[in-house]
Amino acid sequence: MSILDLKHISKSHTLQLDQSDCGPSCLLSIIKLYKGNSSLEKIRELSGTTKQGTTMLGLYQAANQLGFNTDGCEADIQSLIDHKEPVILHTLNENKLEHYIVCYRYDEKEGFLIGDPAKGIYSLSKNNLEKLWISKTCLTLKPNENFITKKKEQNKQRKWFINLLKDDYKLIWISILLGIFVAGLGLAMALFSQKLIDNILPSNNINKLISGIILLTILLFARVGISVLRQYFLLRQSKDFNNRINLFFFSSLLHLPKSFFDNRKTGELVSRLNDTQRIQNVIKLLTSSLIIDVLTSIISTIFLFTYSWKLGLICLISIPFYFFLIYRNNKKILCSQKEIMQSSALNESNFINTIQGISTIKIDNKQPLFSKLNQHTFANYQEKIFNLGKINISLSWQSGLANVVFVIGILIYTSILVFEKEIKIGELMAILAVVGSLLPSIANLALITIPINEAKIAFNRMYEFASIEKENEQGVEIFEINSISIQNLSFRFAGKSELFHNVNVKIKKEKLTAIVGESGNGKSTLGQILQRFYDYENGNIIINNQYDLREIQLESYRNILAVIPQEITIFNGTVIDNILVGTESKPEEILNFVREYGFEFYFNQLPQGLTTIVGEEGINLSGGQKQIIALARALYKKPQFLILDEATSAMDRNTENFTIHLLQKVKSECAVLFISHRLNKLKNIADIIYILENKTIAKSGNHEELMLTNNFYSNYWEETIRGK
Ligand SMILES: Nc1ncnc2c1ncn2[C@@H]1O[C@H](COP(=O)(O)OP(=O)(O)OP(=O)(O)O)[C@@H](O)[C@H]1O
Repeated sequence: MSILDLKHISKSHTLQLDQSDCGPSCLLSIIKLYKGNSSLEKIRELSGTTKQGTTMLGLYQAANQLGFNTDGCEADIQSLIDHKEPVILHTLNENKLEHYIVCYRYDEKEGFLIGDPAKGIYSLSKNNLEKLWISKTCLTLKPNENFITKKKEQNKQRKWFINLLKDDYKLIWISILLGIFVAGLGLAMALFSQKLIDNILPSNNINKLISGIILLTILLFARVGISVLRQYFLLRQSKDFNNRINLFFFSSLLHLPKSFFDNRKTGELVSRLNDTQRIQNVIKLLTSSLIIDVLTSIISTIFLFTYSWKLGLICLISIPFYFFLIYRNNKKILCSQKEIMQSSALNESNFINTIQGISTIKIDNKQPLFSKLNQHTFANYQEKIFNLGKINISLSWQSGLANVVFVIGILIYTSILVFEKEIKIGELMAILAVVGSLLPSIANLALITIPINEAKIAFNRMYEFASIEKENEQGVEIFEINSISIQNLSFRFAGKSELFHNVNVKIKKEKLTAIVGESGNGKSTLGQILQRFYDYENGNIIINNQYDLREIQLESYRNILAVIPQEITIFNGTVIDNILVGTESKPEEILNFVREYGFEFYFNQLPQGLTTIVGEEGINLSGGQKQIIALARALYKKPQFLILDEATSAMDRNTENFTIHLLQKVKSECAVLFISHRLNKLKNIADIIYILENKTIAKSGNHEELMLTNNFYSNYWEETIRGK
C-alpha cells in the first residue's frame, strides 16, 4: 500500500487537541504517515510551541531532530502540484488566524488532498487553496536515515525491557514452576469429592476413606506450602526489580540535559516515579495469578473433556466470548487510563506549584482562587477515575451475567447426563467444582488486559526517559582552565528567535570578567551555555586555546567549574552538608576553610553555627545567607572557573564588600565570570566588562575605557553621579 493511499492518510492524520497544536499535529501526521512514532507532547517541546502556537522555524527544528531532511521555503501552487510528497503549509483560516495544514497530494479531478488538524481530511480546489495559503510558505519533509519507524522503536523498547528483567529470570521461572504445582493441586479437591461420592462412600470401606483423607490432607498442605514459597519468591523479585528500576529511573533522569527539565512540570516528573510501581504490579500479576489462571483453564478444560467432549467444547467456546467482551472495551479502557495518568500529573503539579507560591498567594489574598483551581483539577482527576470505574462496572456485569448463564447451562446439561446415567452424581459435583474455578480464571485472563494496558502506558512513559539522548559526557579530560574564548557565538531556544548572535568574549585566569546588560537579554543563558546546559547553534567556545567546549569530558569540566546561580538550592542537612554536597572531607579541613576565607563571622550567626540544620527540614535562611552558603560551596571546590550570576543581589553592603574582597583574593587561582546588575561594584573589581546589548556584545573594556564613550555602563555612572 502506498503511503499516499487515502486509507493510510486518514489513519495517520492527527487532530489537534488545542488551538496552538496545529503545527505539531501536522508534523505528527506526517511522522505517522511514514510509519514513525512520536507524540504531540514531544513535538511541542522540540518546536518550542507556546500558547500562541508554533513558529515555522520551530517546526523546522523539530522535524530535523525527528529524522527529516527539512526545507522551509516559499512556493506557488504549481510547485506544490509538482512536489510529489506531503508538505506542511502555513495558511490563514476563515477567522484570519494563522493555521498549519498538510497538503498530501494533488489530483486533477479532486484537487489538493488536505489534512487539516482542526477538521480532518478534505479536498480543496486550486482557487480555494490559493485563498487560504496567502503566505505561500511551506515546509517540505523527507525522512532520512535518522528517522525511526514505529517497528524499530518497538524492537528497541522490547530489548530495553528484556534487559531490565534479565536479572529476574531465575526467580520468575521458579515462580512459574511452583505455579504449575499449585494449579495442578487445585484439582485435587474436585477429584477427591468425586471419588468420595461415587466410590468410597457407597463401598463403606473405612480404610479407603482414611487413606483418601490422608492423601488429600498431604496434597492440600503441599499446596499451601508451595503457595507460600511462591509468594516469597515473587516478593523478592518485586523488591529487586523495584530497586533496580528505581535506580535506573533516577540515574537516567540525572543525566538528562537541562533543557528536558525546563519544559516539564515537577508534578509530572514526580508522577513518573509511580510508573515503576505500575510496571512492577503487572509483572507480579503476570508471574503470579496469570500463570495460575492459564494453567487452571488448561487443566480444567482437559478435565472436562475427559468427562464429556461436549462439555469441553462448551468451555472452549466460552473463552473467546469473554475475550471479545473485554476487547470491545479495550480502546476505551486505554484512553481512560491515559487520561487518569495525565490528570494525576496535572493535579500533583498544581499542588506543588501552589505550595511553592504560598507567599504570593497569601499576600494577594488569592486563596479562594487557588482552592478553586485545586478543586477543579482534583475533580477532573476524580472524574477520570470515575469514568474508568464505570467501564469496569459495565464489564463486570456483562461477565457476571455470562457466568450465570454458563453455569446454569452446564448444570442443566450435566443433570440430564445424570438422569440418563451417563455420569454419576460424584462426577456432576466434580464438574461443577471445576467449572466454578474455571470461570473466574477465564474472566481474570480476559481482564488482564486492563493492568497490562496500564503498564504499557507507564512503560512507554518510562521508555521516553530512557530514549531521550543523555548529555554527551565523553571527551578530553581537563584539569586546568587558563582561558575561555567565546567566538562568534549564536544561540536560540527551540522555536524562538535568536537570543544573541556573534558574541565574542574572552575570559582569562587571574582576571575577573563581567557581563552586564538589560534584563532578559541572555546573560544568564550565556552563563548556562558555559556550564554546558545548552548547546549552541553557531560559533565556538575554545578552552585553553586548544579544545572546543563540546570536546571536553563533561565530568572533568564540571569538576573544575563552580557556579553561584541566581536561584540557590539549599539541600536538607547542615550548613556543612550544604557546603560539601557529598564531597568527603575531614572536619578540620572544612573548619580551616571557613576560617581562612572569613566565613566564620556569617556561620557563627546561625543558631548552631556550621551544624545548623537548613533546607526544608531546618531553619529558614535569608536570601543573603543562602548566597553566602552558595559562595562557600563554590569556593570549597577550589574551581578553575567560577561563574557568579547575580550572586550578591540579596546581600547587604558589608556582605557584598566581603564577597568582592574574597573574589579579588581567589581570582589569582581561577578565571571569574561575574554577571551582574550591580554596576557600581564593577569599577574596582572587573578587569574587563562586556556589555550585552541588542543581541550581541555592544562594547567592552575596563571601567575607564567604557567611561570614554556613551554606552549602557557609562550611562549608569552618569545617572548615578548626577543623582548624587
Ligand atoms: N529554558 C528556556 N526556554 C525558553 N526561553 C528561555 C529559557 N530560559 C530563558 N529563556 C528566555 O531567554 C531570555 C533571556 O533570559 P536570561 O535569563 O538569560 O536573561 P538575563 O539577561 O540573564 O536576565 P536577568 O538579568 O533578568 O537575569 C528571556 O527572554 C527568557 O524568557
